[in-house]
Amino acid sequence: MINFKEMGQMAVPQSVSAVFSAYASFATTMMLIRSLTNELLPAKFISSLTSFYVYFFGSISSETMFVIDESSGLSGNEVFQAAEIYLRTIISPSTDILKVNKTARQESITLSIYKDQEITDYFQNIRLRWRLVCSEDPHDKTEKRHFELLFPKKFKDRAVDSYLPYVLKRAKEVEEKNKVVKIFSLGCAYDYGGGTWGSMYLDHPSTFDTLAMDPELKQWIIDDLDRFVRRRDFYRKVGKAWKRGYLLYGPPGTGKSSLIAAMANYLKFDIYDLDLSTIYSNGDLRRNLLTTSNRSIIVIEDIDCGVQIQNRESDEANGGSNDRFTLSGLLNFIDGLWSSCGDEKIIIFTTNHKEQLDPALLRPGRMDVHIHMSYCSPKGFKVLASNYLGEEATEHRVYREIEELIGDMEVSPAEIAEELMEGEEMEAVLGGLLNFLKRKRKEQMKEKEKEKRREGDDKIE
Ligand SMILES: Nc1ncnc2c1ncn2[C@@H]1O[C@H](COP(=O)(O)OP(=O)(O)OP(=O)(O)O)[C@@H](O)[C@H]1O
Ligand SMILES: [Mg+2]
Repeated sequence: MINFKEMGQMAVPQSVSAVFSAYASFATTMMLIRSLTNELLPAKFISSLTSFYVYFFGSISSETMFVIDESSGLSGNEVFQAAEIYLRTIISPSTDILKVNKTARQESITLSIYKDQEITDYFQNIRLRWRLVCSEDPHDKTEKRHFELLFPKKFKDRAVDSYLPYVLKRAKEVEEKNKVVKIFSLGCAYDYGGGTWGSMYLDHPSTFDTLAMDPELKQWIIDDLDRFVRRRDFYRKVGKAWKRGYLLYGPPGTGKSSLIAAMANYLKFDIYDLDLSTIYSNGDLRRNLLTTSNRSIIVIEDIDCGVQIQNRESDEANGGSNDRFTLSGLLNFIDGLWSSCGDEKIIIFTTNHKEQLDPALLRPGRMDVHIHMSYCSPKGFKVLASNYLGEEATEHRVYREIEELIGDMEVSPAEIAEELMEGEEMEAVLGGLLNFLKRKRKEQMKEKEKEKRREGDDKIE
């Protein structure tokens, strides 16, 4: 007699173990094939094989696999970049091989996933496995990398709708925290065609705390930057490109470049320092601007004298036949189509001579904010004195006298900063600054007298 119960008990485990062992040996074979093919076959073939594997094996397994390539078309794949950062935060002691890294600017060592290693993550009780897979492109011999993310099939929607957005968000937070701001400039000036951006770390210590400027204006700028960063949806809603333009103007040494560095350090945005004298054509300008990354500050210093920009009229008279770099090319970028090819961009122009700028640049709406960086004020001096000499400098007996002189003359923060660097003894440094200011004021008074006399002479004539 057949014992159905017994047969059932026997049959089920047998068939499960049979399927499981077939599954396991299939998986092992596929792993073996994959490592062999990585060595022997072209990358394209490997990728078709992977697709076949995913299609065939995925359909019989209870797991879904996401393949996340490092690059997608010309640009990088943000999911890959985010995964790389995120996985560093969940590395477990059970991982066998890890990559260890530390650059001069990093405070601590970072551990990251190594090729073919697996990291397990848990999210809302779902177990997810990440694996980094590397292969060499046989054509250009570059390394191609992708992540494989495996998880139970039934959680596919949750992986897309909740888990991956969570990974992106966490990576962004980590990146913000650890980001070291970089400054990019264009390659060699003789590199016809614009060259490419080369970068180095922006090692500028300027922050809003160290900037000597009118405290209300300073706070206004900070609030303006905060508002700009917050308003992504607003810019989308009103159909405007998410960018903001600042024109910083004022005499030399009043802190225009320092303010740019303070803004970059505050927002943790990279700086693209665009030297107009290295730009030969509008096409050149477009190409270079298009390759700047999001969340960055594009800086054009000394816009008045960097290059002889033709004005719009003569450009148009030219019929635009040659593609020389023109003011209209630049303006086109600022408020035209190109500006919408990127998000969260700040554009800053600086000049010592606002009055010499082409009126097209000053027209309302072109640069959103005009900021006047002026000579040092008594309030500005307080920031400088505390920074360079410490709070107690403001209690010093000559402090008041210096403050009064500064309020009554034209002296740049750079000149004062230079005097404050002169020594370590507060007494001597403040004494030296006082003498310097007295001398300078005398010269300025003399100059004013001369000017008055000249004006008087002109009238008599
Ligand atoms: N407002 C300021 N607050 C603090 N330090 C300042 C300020 N302005 C100038 N300095 C000091 O002077 C140096 C030169 O200033 P900065 O390069 O920012 O001036 P600038 O306005 O960009 O001048 P230029 O018009 O010549 O480019 C800075 O490195 C800093 O040490
Ligand atoms: Mg400057």
